Amino acid sequence: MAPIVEVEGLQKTYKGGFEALKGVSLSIEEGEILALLGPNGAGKTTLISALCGITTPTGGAARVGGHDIVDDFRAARSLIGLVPQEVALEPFEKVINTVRFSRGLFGKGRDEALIEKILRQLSLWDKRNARIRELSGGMKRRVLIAKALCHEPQVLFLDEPTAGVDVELRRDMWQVVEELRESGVTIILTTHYIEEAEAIADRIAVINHGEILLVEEKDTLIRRMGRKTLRIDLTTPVAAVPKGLAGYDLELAEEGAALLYHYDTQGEGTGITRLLQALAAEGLSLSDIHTRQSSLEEIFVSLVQEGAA
Ligand SMILES: Nc1ncnc2c1ncn2[C@@H]1O[C@H](COP(=O)(O)OP(=O)(O)OP(=O)(O)O)[C@@H](O)[C@H]1O
Repeated sequence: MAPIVEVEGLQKTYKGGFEALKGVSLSIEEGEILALLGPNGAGKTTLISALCGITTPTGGAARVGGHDIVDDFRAARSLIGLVPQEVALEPFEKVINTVRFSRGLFGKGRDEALIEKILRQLSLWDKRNARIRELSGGMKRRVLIAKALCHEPQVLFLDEPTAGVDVELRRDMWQVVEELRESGVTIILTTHYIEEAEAIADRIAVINHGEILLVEEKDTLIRRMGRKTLRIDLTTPVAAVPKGLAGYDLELAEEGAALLYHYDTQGEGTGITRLLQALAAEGLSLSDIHTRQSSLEEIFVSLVQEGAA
């Protein structure tokens, strides 16, 4: 099956010469949730804006549902829902009218049953007659999602959906995103919260300085990073890793006062019990042990730093 979003060598050079996208290529499969991670200024919003026709790319091409985003803009755009980063809603308008109006903007006829379904899905039905200004920040974000969904898009872009919202609401939003995916919508979200990507994405793309550094299945990435380090503090420092421990992936640290043991959390058994027995057999005594997990956050930071080097 062809990907629903295909991006090939997409470039955006702003007036003044700044290259915000330097040939981005990416394929997004129907029904997946892709998280686009990147530091401030990486090009996330520019990429989304180009795909949604808000900004015109200066090179490369992209298609949504097979429609070119420039030559066949209307057809491509009709398949897309966009939830922008900033809440821009008419404060005195009623929730339901705001959503109806958005549908009208896409030239779609009235469909009250659909609007009711969307408002119910987003737990906004009870608030349908409330004015926007009476809503909490989290509800306003839900209204933005309702607006983005009301013309029945197949692809939904969420630009920082949970920026500045509290933990509880963030979890609610994740639930909403999962439900949308279950209803068949493909979702691309940008986020600064690595745990958000960890919680809901199927695949993770990392972008920095206008270039995609990595696109990988989340589970593979986490497995790849699922390494832990056990630090063993020795009572008496050693000059080298004792020969009897050569079979273990050990590293000398703290000038011989500690040993670092790297192991895979996803593997069968960690080997720690055997290692501790081997240490005792070598006559080494321990003053302390600690473990440290490498996280998605660390991989992300190191990728971004490598890119900057
Ligand atoms: N209209 C513009 N004219 C010139 N430069 C721009 C314009 N819009 C964005 N840029 C620059 O392009 C780069 C990418 O910006 P973009 O908004 O895509 O980043 P982002 O990854 O979404 O960042 P953030 O996480 O801060 O939202 C930034 O350096 C930004 O200053």
